[in-house]
Amino acid sequence: MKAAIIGGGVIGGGWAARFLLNGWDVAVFDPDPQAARKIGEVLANARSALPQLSDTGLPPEGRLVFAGSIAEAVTGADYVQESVSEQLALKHRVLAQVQAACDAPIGSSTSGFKPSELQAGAARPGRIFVAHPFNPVYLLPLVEIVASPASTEAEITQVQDILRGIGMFPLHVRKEIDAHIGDRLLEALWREALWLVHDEVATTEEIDEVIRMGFGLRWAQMGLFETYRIAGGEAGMRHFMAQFGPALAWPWSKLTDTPPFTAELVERIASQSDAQSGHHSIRDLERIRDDNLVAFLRSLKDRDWGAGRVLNDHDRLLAAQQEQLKATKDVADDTQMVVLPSWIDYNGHMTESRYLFAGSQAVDDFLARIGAGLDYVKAGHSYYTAETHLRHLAEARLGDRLSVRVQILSHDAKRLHLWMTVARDGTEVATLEQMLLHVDMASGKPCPAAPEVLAAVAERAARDAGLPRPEAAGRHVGQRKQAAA
Ligand SMILES: NC(=O)C1=CN([C@@H]2O[C@H](COP(=O)(O)OP(=O)(O)OC[C@H]3O[C@@H](n4cnc5c(N)ncnc54)[C@H](O)[C@@H]3O)[C@@H](O)[C@H]2O)C=CC1
Ligand SMILES: C[N+](C)(C)CC(=O)CC(=O)[O-]
Repeated sequence: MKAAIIGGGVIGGGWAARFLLNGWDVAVFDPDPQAARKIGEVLANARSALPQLSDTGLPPEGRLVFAGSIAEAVTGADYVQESVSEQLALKHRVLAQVQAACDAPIGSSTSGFKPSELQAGAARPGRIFVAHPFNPVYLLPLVEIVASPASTEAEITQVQDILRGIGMFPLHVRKEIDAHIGDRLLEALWREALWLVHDEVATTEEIDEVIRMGFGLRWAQMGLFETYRIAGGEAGMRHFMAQFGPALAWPWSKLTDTPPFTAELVERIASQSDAQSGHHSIRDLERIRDDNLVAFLRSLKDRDWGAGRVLNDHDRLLAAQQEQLKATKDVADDTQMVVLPSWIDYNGHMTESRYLFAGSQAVDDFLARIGAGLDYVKAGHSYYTAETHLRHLAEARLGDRLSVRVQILSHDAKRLHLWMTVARDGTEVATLEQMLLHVDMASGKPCPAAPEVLAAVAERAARDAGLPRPEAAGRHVGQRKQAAA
């Protein structure tokens, strides 16, 4: 699948990373000569954060290309995401160029414009939607989908399915409205915060402490209304409304006015923000933000709640796709796996038992292919592991894609002597040498394998006979390397 990203700034970069890490090929068009560098930095952040949320492993990363024109970027695209600067005339020009070159659905990241405003003068208005994400796009699941009456239900569903497929939560905003839902709420809060600084009630830091030490923590897991339902005590929302509703008429807030945006107010806010956070670079702040978000999201995932449930649903989708892919594999294919978050130890790399696990997964695949899989075991016979020698040659890290190749070193009716190579991008990470015994499970004693299994082993061994014998086969722990002759 191919996504075209038009506009590769803060938001376009986040979209590119989300699509790429979910296995889509991505073409970006942005005339900014710095676009490739900026996207590279967003992608580096995403590569270290997003894999920490998946317990099935993300698909292999897609291919990123930078196109020389909008037409080149969108040709052959299954989905287009427009993320150019927030100017309506610019968005119209860009959307017209996109529709001149392709018929794919187009999501616009616009924070404020309504879909019917974006569609004015368009060749196929119904193919243009608002798909408004939240920063960082590669971690936050919400995307607000706003359509005009020009779009059909089927077209809206198509866009939702595409975005759900890359792990997002596509909320259909049923009525067109300036700034959709999220930005209306955020802007109300922001406006009030500007007043508090303007009136010298609080600094930027004090306002942020109020949010992050208090209600911000509640919002991430229950939102506004569910939280207030609890605040109404046993009588719930009705009591809460009766008690606090009248306060809305008191002059608590100034939500509809904006403080005069004078140079003095801008300077006050900017210098308070420098004092609060200027000792961190923007990239450092991004990494701190991402690490915190990953930790929140992981605990919500363990509780299968809110955004955590979206992550679990995405895992289930990926697992089903992996099963489908497995069914199409050839018997001789290597076993593939991704290093998952729970495999990482306190040293920051794959824990030692997982190297054995990688080998055992590959042996299970191998046994299934020679006719000694689970049905064979159910019928009373199996291969038991008698001995393993595991060598650690390099460190595997979170998100690494490992492939494990099995080679038969020798065999007879009761024994299989195997060699396994665990590799990442062609580099050996570990090897395992293993002796397996064929066992009658009722008696627990070794016995010859079934003739059809032995025939499959012989066939596979004949093919492996063409491979060089691994130089380290037969080594034991602590053995010195042979001096070169
Ligand atoms: N920054 C934010 O927090 C969020 C922004 N948005 C929306 O996303 C859109 C983009 O915003 P940002 O990424 O923040 O802005 P940005 O300024 O970081 O990026 C805009 C990019 O558009 C590029 N551009 C300008 N003209 C272009 C053209 N003709 N073709 C292709 N690219 C072009 C610019 O070179 C720039 O790289 C806006 O509509 C904004 O409202 C949505 C959610 C959050
Ligand atoms: C400031 N903003 C209006 C561009 C913010 C958004 O649109 C959403 C977000 O990520 O906060």
